[in-house]
Amino acid sequence: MKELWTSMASLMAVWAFSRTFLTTVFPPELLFAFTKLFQRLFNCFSSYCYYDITEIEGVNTNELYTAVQLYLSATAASSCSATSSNRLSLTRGLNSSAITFALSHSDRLIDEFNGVSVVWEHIVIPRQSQTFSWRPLPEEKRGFTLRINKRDKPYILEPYLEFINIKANEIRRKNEDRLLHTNSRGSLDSRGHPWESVPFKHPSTFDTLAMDPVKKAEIMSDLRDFADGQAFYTRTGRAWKRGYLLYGPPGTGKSSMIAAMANFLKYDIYDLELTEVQTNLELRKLLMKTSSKSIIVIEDIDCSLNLTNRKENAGAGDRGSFGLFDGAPDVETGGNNNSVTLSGLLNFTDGLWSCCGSERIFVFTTNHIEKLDPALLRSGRMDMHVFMSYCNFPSLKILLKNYLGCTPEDVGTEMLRRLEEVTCAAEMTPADVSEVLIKNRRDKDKALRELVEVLSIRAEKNRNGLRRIEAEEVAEEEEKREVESLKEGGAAAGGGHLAEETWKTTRG
Ligand SMILES: Nc1ncnc2c1ncn2[C@@H]1O[C@H](COP(=O)(O)OP(=O)(O)OP(=O)(O)O)[C@@H](O)[C@H]1O
Ligand SMILES: [Mg+2]
Repeated sequence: MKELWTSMASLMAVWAFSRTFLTTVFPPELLFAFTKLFQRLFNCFSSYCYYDITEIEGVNTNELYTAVQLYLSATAASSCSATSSNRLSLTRGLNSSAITFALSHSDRLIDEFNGVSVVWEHIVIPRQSQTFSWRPLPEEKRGFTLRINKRDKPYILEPYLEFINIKANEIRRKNEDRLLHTNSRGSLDSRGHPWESVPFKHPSTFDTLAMDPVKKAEIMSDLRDFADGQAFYTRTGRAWKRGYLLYGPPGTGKSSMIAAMANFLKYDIYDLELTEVQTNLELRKLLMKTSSKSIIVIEDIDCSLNLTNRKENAGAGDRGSFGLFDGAPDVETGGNNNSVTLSGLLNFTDGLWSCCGSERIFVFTTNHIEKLDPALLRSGRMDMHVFMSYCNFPSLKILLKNYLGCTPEDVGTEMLRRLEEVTCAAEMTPADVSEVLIKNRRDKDKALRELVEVLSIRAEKNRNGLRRIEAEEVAEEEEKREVESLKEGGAAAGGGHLAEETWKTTRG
């Protein structure tokens, strides 16, 4: 034993000496070239292929890396013995409800696919300090290396990666961990991502959403078609994205509808705060960092964007028409780049950049559709315009069911008739109706009585308001008529005077 240790020590000493000798005698470039050559020689004789999957690819997060991470996490969890060490790191991310098993640095995992063994290795290396970078990058470079036997590669690589993607999507859906991302000015997280994320756990669903059932079914079927439409979008040469414009008075459920959409499709939400974005270029970077299967939301678009920018920036020619050259003056030609313009935004929703990423839904909301630039409303720009209206009778029945657990039978025919009479005329938002119901939810009868009362008062007020407006209009009309007739009388008198004058002149 003692001899063994002595020879080990001698070997280490020789190794240390040779290293020092080599680094002193040969310049580092030569050593690097030598190492590369050695690697190539090794690769020629090796019977394996190696594939690197890095976390960040160019400017984008590599979605394959995330997929592999999820897949290996599940594999590592199910068979700890497949890993090179008995130690796995367990994490539960801030935004996740699931425990993740992760390989630590240089850990290996043996996986099997279609009877073929492959080896995964997780590589983490410190990033060299950069002199300049247009965006801060994580301090460490992370990546997976996949080792496959050369003879297995032709028939295993593609199906294996496809299988990993499918599995990762399944795991994602199972965890149902969806995120709500938001941006704030100039803030980047430790990994250089411009979005801050929190778990998205909004309880709104299409079941709880009070709106016309026919319209609701139409929207749900549209969303379903979109999510299942990959083949359709590819076949028709369209970018796989869809735009919805939700408009209506405050409290009619626009934000609730967005949450319901996300819960229905199990998509993440990117809540884009446009007022925090300073330039079109920044906007482009933010949108490039959104993942697929997500809803990109811009609330109150009329307040977020200076819509006059477009007209000011449009300049000559057809730039204002948002064709192929949308946004071109802002970035490509180095034109006005100091603000976010509608043109810059639309370039992502339906311009050239719309194909960047896939399976994305854009939702814009506004309380004042009349304030929006007609270019935004033009057909084909936003695929669906959804008017979120005041509470009508079908919506009211949904709210009664949600808040009081009452079916129409429970409410009774007489009460239903009274509610139906006043609901539309009251022009109350679902938010206002909900307030009355929440307050009295413990006493259904009281809730219904108060609801009828409130609705009736509002309906009466509206009718009075309407009567007053009508009366004002009638008075205005009468006043106009009087002025007209006075003018006519004056003109007739003036005309007579003129005729008299003319006659006098002629005679004179
Ligand atoms: N159609 C609806 N169905 C169910 N609940 C609704 C509906 N509309 C409003 N509510 C209730 O009212 C509250 C406010 O609704 P929400 O924030 O979705 O309105 P909004 O249209 O987005 O308003 P704003 O224009 O002010 O943003 C929600 O918490 C929700 O409970
Ligand atoms: Mg809202």
